[in-house]
Amino acid sequence: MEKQGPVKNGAEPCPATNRVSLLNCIDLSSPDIHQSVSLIKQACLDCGFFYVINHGISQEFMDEVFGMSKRFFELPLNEKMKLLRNEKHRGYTPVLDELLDPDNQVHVGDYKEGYYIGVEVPEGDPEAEKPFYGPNVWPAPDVLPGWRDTMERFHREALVSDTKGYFTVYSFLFSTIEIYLIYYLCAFREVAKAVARIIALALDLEVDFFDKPEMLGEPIATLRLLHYEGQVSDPVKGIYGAGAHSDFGLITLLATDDVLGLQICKDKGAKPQIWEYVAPVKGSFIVNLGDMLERWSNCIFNSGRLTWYKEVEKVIIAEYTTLSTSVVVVILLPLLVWSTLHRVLGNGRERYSIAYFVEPSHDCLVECLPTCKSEKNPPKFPPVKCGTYLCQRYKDTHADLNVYNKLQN
Ligand SMILES: O=C(O)CCC(=O)C(=O)O
Ligand SMILES: [Fe+2]
Repeated sequence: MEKQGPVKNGAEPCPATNRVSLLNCIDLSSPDIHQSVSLIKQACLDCGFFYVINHGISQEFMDEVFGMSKRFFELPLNEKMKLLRNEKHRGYTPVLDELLDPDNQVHVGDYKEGYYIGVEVPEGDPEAEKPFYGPNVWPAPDVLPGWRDTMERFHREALVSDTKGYFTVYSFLFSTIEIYLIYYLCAFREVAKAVARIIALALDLEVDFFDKPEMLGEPIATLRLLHYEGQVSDPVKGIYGAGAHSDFGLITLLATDDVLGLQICKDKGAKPQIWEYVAPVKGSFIVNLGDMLERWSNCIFNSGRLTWYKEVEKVIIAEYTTLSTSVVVVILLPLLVWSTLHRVLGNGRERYSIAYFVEPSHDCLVECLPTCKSEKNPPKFPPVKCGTYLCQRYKDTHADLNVYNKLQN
C-alpha cells in the first residue's frame, strides 16, 4: 500500500481493529475456468466477497477515472447541489443523504458524498418512463470543462448500445471526461458479465443464465462515484462513512483508492458481529454478491451464513455419514449465495471509491431458482420485479427529495 496522506483531527493512522480478511482472487484472464469457478464457490461459502484481477481495464485508465471523480468532488458545494440527484437516481448525493443502517446510525446518515450515473435514455423515449432509465445529469461545461458537451445524444447512444466499436468511431465527438466515463461504463459491463458467467457455473446453472435479455441483456447498471471526506467513524456513536448494509442488486464491482475503510461481516447472525477490513489491491475490483442473488438462491435471512452452514452441515453428515465435506459443499452451495453485510469506517483520511451496481432489467422477475427450492425448502421470498424492488430499496435508504426543496425555499 502506498504512503498515506495527512490525518485529520489528529486521529490515529491505524484503525482500532485491524483484522484484514483474506479474499479469493479471480484472474479473469486465466484460461483455467474450473479454477475460477472453484474459487468463486469457495468465496460464496466464505463471505460473498472476492477480488477480480486482469479484467481488461488498464490501471492508467482507472487512475484517470479517479482523477475525474476527484475534480468533481472538489467543486464548491453550491455547484454540486445544482446537480442534486433527481427522482431517476441520477446526479449528486450530498453527505448524510443516504442512511444505510437506521438501527445503528441513530441520528445521522452516511458521511460520504456520491454521484450516480446510469444508462442514458433520452427523455421522450418510452423506456425513460421506467424508474431507473432516463437522461443523466452532467456538470455544465463552464464549471467543469470536459464533463459535458453538446454531443449528449451520441453519448447516450454509445452508452446504451454498449459497443466499443461504435464508441471508438464517434469518440472524437465526446469531451474527455465523457470518454472516460462512457468507456468505463461499457468496459465495466463486460467485466460484470464475465463475473456473472462464472457465478452461473458456480451455481450449476447454464453459463449464459444471467446473459438473457431480461437479465443482463439490458441491465440497470449504475455507476456511483463516492467520496469520504475524512470524518473519523465512531461505531459507538453511530457515525460511519457508510453504515452496515448489503447491496441491493445482483453483483457490485468496487474500485477503491489505497485508503483502508471497507469492512465486511462474514456472519451477520453472530453476536457480537466480527468486522474485518478488505484491503485495497491495486488494479483489482472487489466484487460482492447482492440481495437479488440471495433471493434467487432462496437463502435464509436473519441467520448467519457460517452459523447456518455449520448447523446444516452437521445434520447432513449425521444423516449421511458416508458423505465427504466436498459433497456437502456441492449440496449446500445453491443455498449459500449470500449477500454480505459491509460498511465503511473513516479513519481521518480522505477516501475515494467507485461502485458499479449491476442489476437485471426493470421487468426481470426475481424469483427462486428451480435448483434452489423443494417441498421441504419452499421459496422464502415472493417473486418481485427488479425495478419495483430497487425503487423500494432506494426509497428506504435515501433522503426524501422534498427535504432539499424545503431547504432551498
Ligand atoms: O466505498 C466503499 O468501499 C463501499 C461502498 C459501498 O459499499 C456501496 O456504495 O454500496
Ligand atoms: Fe455496498
